[in-house]
Amino acid sequence: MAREYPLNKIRNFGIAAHIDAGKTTTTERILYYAGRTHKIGEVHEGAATMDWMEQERERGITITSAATYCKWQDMQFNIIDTPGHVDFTVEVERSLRVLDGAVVVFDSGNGVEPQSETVWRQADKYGVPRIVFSNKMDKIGADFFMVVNDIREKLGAIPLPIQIPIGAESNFQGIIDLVEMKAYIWNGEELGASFEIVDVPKDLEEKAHHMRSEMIELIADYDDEVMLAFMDGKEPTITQIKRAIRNATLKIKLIPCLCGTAFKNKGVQPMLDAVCDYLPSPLDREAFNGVNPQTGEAATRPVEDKAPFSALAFKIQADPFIGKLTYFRVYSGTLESGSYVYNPAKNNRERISRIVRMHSNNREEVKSVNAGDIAAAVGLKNTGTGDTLCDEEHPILLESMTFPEPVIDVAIEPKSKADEEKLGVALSRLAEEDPTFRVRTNEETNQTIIAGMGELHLEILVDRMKREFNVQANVGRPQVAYRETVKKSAEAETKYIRQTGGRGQYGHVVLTVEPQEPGKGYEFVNKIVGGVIPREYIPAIDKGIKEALTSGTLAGYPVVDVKVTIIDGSFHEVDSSEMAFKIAGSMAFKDACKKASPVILEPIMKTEVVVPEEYMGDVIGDLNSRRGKISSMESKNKVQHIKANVPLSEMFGYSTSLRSLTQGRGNYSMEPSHYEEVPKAIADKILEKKA
Ligand SMILES: Nc1nc2c(ncn2[C@@H]2O[C@H](COP(=O)(O)OP(=O)(O)OP(=O)(O)O)[C@@H](O)[C@H]2O)c(=O)[nH]1
Repeated sequence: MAREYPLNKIRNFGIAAHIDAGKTTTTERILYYAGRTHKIGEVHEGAATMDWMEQERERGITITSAATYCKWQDMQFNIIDTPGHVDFTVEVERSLRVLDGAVVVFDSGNGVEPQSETVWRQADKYGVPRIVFSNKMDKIGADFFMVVNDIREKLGAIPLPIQIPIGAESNFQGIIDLVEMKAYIWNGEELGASFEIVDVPKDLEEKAHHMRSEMIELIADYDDEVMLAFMDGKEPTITQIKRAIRNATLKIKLIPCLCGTAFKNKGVQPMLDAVCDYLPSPLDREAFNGVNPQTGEAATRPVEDKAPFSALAFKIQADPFIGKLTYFRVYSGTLESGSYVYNPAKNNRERISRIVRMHSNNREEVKSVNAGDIAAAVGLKNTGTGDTLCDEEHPILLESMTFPEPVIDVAIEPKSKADEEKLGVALSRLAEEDPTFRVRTNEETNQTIIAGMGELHLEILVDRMKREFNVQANVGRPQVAYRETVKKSAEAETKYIRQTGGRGQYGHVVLTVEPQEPGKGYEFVNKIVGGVIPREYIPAIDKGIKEALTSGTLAGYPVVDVKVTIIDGSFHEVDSSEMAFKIAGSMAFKDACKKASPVILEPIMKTEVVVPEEYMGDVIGDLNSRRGKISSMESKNKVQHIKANVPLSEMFGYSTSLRSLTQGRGNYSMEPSHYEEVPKAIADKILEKKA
């Protein structure tokens, strides 16, 4: 099907930021101004279009990222509104992987907050160009230039203010566009849909000219004509200025900064114009790299409809009406409903029965999608988050995405026999949707353990289990999700032989286990030569090891960051089977782990505590007693910002102690940072408890 918009008229972008900065409110305005909705749904009234889950509406927060699309000027926008709460970071990660650009929203009263830093680093990781919208200019204490400063100091990026505010707090009236040197004034009413464009107010002329010169100086490096004009002391044209800003933004050298208040309906339309002018179209992103799954050689695809089809599945969502929805981003080629796609990671083909475009949780069926589009497919059974979908004749494996390890465990127990069956279904569906939600069985206690990114994350999942799957279950207390790994290399050999009359069992595996860099996960290497174990048994060994990984040899916690190499073994013509090799693989792995200095790892939380100065000493003393390592301290307006890395196990109940230490005047936030080896004395205690 012919495409409705040429590729250079498409903008795939996300709206991301710290919790409560106003992402959802901003998205609601976008949809209203773009004529997509006829009524603004307010977050605090539980009516936001994009926050469609019941739990989102009740709590006024975004939990799942919602996709939508709309038209602005002559362009098509595909927008993803992402959650701000750290527990749902997976949604931000997968969205940034497939989006071309991002609007990062800050709270003008709070500046760059810890979670905004995290989002910023995620966008850096995937090379996503971005612009900043400094929201809540109507709030007491709102200061656009503080946000600009924070971007430079806390994020180490170079901010490029392309607007300045007219007034602030309750007197915020609009903005001056430094590119065109015009003032945009909103006079209230009509939900901000209309505004006046007038000359720059006299009292702000000098400031605007000064800021504009600074802007031109910064962007001159990114366009020859602007540079020439700048050197000759002449005015570059508006087209030249816009081109220079665009070049610098696409290279992520400068960050255009804009401001407004979504809630009071000011500043959103110019921000959308900036999305058109400065954020990338699918054509502007680097060629989408991957590898040829057959040869392992590097492969790329041009962003063209005529090229072979390639897409990345980035989100799975169980839909009560039409079954499983698989969201995907098309990088090259076209896809028609009813056709087949190839999944190289799983080596299978699947039929796309229908293709839909999503507007929040509503669907619009389409016959086909083209390069650059974001849509969802119905009918895929075996495709998981991060899998590539492509043309079988021209296979490619696109770069996937990485997800953090969950940090909190909770035991869950069905209330009745009927609940037990439903629980199994619910858990596997939810785990399929969310790669940071894991389920395992503790081998010793036979308990089902669910693991997630935080207490809120697990609370929402348990709530969904009750509402969507009708499962009644008892939920235990949250516990730290420890992990196990090994510190040195070791070898082990297992011969699994059973003779039970008739056909026996024979599997013989020799393998080594060695530590991997933190975060690298599990790697399986087959170094067997000369067919001592036939090829068809190798996947069974891998499977056996993967099962063994779920329960470590020290204390039964999942094993991470190990590389396993199969180096030798043997088989029996009659008695060998996949089952025998699976068991042998699992046993050899466990044996090798025991010899390879296994250790327990614990999650470390990046913590920021904000307290009035007089409580600083007590708060630091307390953090030290919790094994915290202070990484920085900064004083702002008599308020101390203390950053520290603290083990999660020491942070349970922290809000209560902070409250009593500071008479309720302290605040803190924390998010998972990394895993570290548990000190010996603590490891002994954990083992003692397990024994
Ligand atoms: N004063 C003021 N309040 C705002 C503005 N924009 C949003 N808010 C309010 O701030 C709160 C949070 O807004 P949301 O849009 O839900 O923020 P969010 O970033 O989507 O939040 P999460 O998705 O939960 O991370 C709501 O109560 C909004 O009404 C603004 O421009 N000014």
